[in-house]
Amino acid sequence: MDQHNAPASLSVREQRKIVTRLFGFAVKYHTSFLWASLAVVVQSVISVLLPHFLQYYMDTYLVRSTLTEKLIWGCALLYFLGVILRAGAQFLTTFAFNMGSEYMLEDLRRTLFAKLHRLGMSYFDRTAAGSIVSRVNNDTMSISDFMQVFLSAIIGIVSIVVALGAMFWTDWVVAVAVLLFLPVLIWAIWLYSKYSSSAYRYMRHKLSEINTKISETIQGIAIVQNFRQQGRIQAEFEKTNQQYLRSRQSMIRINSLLLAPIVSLLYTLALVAAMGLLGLHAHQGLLQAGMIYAFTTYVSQFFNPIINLMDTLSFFQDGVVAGSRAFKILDSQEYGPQQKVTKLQEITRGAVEFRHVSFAYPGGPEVLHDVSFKLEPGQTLGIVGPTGSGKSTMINIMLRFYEYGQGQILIDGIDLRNLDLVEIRQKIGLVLQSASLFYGDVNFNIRLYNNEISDSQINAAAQLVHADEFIEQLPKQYQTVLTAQGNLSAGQKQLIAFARTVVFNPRILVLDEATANIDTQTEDLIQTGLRELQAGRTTIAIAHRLSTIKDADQILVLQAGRVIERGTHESLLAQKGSYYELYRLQEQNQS
Ligand SMILES: Nc1ncnc2c1ncn2[C@@H]1O[C@H](COP(=O)(O)OP(=O)(O)OP(=O)(O)O)[C@@H](O)[C@H]1O
Repeated sequence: MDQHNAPASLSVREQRKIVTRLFGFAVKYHTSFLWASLAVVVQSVISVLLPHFLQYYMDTYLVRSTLTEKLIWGCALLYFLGVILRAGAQFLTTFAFNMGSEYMLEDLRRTLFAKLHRLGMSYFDRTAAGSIVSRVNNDTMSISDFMQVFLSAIIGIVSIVVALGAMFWTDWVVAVAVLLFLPVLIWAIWLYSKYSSSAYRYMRHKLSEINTKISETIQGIAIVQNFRQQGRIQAEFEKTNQQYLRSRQSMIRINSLLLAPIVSLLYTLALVAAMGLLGLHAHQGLLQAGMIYAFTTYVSQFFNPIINLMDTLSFFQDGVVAGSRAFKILDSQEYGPQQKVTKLQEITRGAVEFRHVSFAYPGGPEVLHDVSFKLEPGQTLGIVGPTGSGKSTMINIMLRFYEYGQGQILIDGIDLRNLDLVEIRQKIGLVLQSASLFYGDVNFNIRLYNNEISDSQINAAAQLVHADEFIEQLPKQYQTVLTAQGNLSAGQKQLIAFARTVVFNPRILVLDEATANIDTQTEDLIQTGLRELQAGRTTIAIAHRLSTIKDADQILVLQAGRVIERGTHESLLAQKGSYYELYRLQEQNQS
């Protein structure tokens, strides 16, 4: 699984590529970012004008004692207006920028989620669910902080340029002296990005492992408790948690050492140099007090944005790493099987044929060998065989979860690969052994996201499979909220899954040990419903309990991916082969 691979550090080129791609998402919301940038310029210009204004006030009026009361109030009002205008610009900067980045993140999360739906089953076989959650959720959150770096960068660049201009305008010799500290700053930034990239990558990787552990434990909580594994899982979790803690501690060390302290030190040195030089000029009678005040303010306006930028630089590295993880999903090429649809064709009758089909899971050995059968519309096929013989695999390829290698599968005489995937998924109804429920009420769980299905259709479907009896007993009947883990019994969940399939009215029904979780009494109940459901529909049923497929028109016995026997229940019993043995064994166990 990819979350166990050791994370490699990102090269500068890779980092640049990721930032460019993230910009690609941001460009769509350029209006917000343009407003924010404009406001930054206004804010920076006012920040330089205010000390200049004070300088003028001090050197022109204050020193020469030419102030009148009217002038004092006038200047104070003007200064106040400048401050208010700057506050307005600051608000617009933060507001517009953050709005833009939230839109961008929403877009990114949507794109990632949509991509997940396009990926094939093999991707999910390989990737832990927790790791995917981590990428779609935590990583995109980090990209939000990452956008703050750009806000600081925009503010920083504009403020630095404006402050530099003001410094040169005031005293170019001292300005050059301040500028000499810039290469040292750039070196510190370079050093920081070098060390922090791999540290952040490791940290993200550990966070992903924590998510995976949490989600796996919750999904398998019954097994964990039944096997009394809480202690071991806790210890394993603790180990990863400690690694995560250490990775964060090392990040804190890098950040504390290389970020603010270096820049603050340089700022102080530059200020000392500027004051020294300005003092020298003042000594020679070249300077006035107001000018010294203005210049030192410009020096702080030059360094403060750099300090802020350095503070947010840690988010930059974190965001780049998070971006690289999120883009891994977008770049994954593990798509599901591709269809070749030249013209839209419908599945109307429900005839199914497998012609010499062989199949291997990606990178694995062949698990189906030369499987053939033909099923007329409305007929039922039963598939039996020992565990691992390939029964579910036959369904997996028929529903196009995986691409098959050799042979042909035909539905209504049309090659499966030439049918539209939507048509396949709409006309083939699948019920698995354990039903998946989603957080939502009973109605939602039956209609899923199809709002065209009316409540009365839901009621009718539930009645058909006898699910209505227990639904009526629920606290809020069809409005009772169900959870994925289930506040229903396994059999009740299965009845909901049956109703869900009925309501979608498929031509072909696929039941993968669908009645395995249902007790014999309930099974009798739903068998009646199922018989009605099957009427006129083709059914493929995998069953361990042979009694459930006794009436099938055709039964295939699979062993290690091969059909070893085929026929009706009676003819198979008469053959006295594997099926006969299996049947006898089950009969004995029941008596
Ligand atoms: N997603 C997968 N990736 C790789 N190999 C798989 C995958 N699913 C199943 N297999 C392998 O394919 C073979 C057939 O498995 P399949 O699930 O079809 O058996 P089955 O007859 O349905 O078993 P059971 O009765 O236990 O459900 C097994 O050897 C199994 O290990």
